[in-house]
Amino acid sequence: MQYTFYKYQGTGNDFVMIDNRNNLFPKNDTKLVARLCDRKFGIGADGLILLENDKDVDFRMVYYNSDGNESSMCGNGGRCLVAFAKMLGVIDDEANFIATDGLHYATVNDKGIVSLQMKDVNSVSIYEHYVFMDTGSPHHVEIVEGLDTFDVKKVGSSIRYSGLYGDKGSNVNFVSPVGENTFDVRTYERGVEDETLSCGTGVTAVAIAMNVTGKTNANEVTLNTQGGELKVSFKHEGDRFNDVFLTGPATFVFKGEIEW
Ligand SMILES: N[C@@H](CCC[C@H](N)C(=O)O)C(=O)O
Repeated sequence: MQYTFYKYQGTGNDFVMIDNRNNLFPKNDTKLVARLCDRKFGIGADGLILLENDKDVDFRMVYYNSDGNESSMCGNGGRCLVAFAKMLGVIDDEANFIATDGLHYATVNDKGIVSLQMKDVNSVSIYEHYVFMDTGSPHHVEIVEGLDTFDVKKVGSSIRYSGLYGDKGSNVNFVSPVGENTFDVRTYERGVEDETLSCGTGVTAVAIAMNVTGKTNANEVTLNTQGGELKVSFKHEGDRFNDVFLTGPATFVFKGEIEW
């Protein structure tokens, strides 16, 4: 079978995009997805995303991690999918789409900046040394010293596989405050099982965690990831956050055909 694929990246979090409006993609073939995402034997990506038809909204998002398993929401992937939908002519400059965590609204401007509404966050668990919440995907957020040289893979993986999060595990974000409303972030991603250059649901969790713990009073927060800058804005009452928007670039990289 020959697949036409498109490669996109959002602040260095990279994805294989497939237009599956014809429903031809074998959605349960975990090995195929993992192989397409493999950086040596395949195209290479942190995840694979299918764009599918939906009768009620502009399109449906189906997200797989690079290990080949379908997973929960991907913020950067959602932003890239909106840019992909625009390129395909499925949408113009705004989108309503459905993903595993529910409905999303997004806008895209002519510079390729995509602003994606994330799900409301109605529950934040605050512990002495970390914060946990679900922003569409589960996220552990922890402030650390020496973020530049921090061993994100080693410590992230030990937290992800620790008893804290059971079999499902969690993504793990390490944070360093650099200004009143600005934070550096590095993320260990579940399903990639490594550090990625950026994680959209992760920086969303970081922005909310920094606000709820009083590290910032701002409701628009700048997050510097290894792959570039993202902004997260929100409204909140206590620890309930709504109108949460994740904003940043989503960029086409290349297109190709792969035989499998
Ligand atoms: N890179 C993503 C997060 C993808 C999901 C995550 N790996 C998981 O399985 O929880 C993002 O930008 O949000």
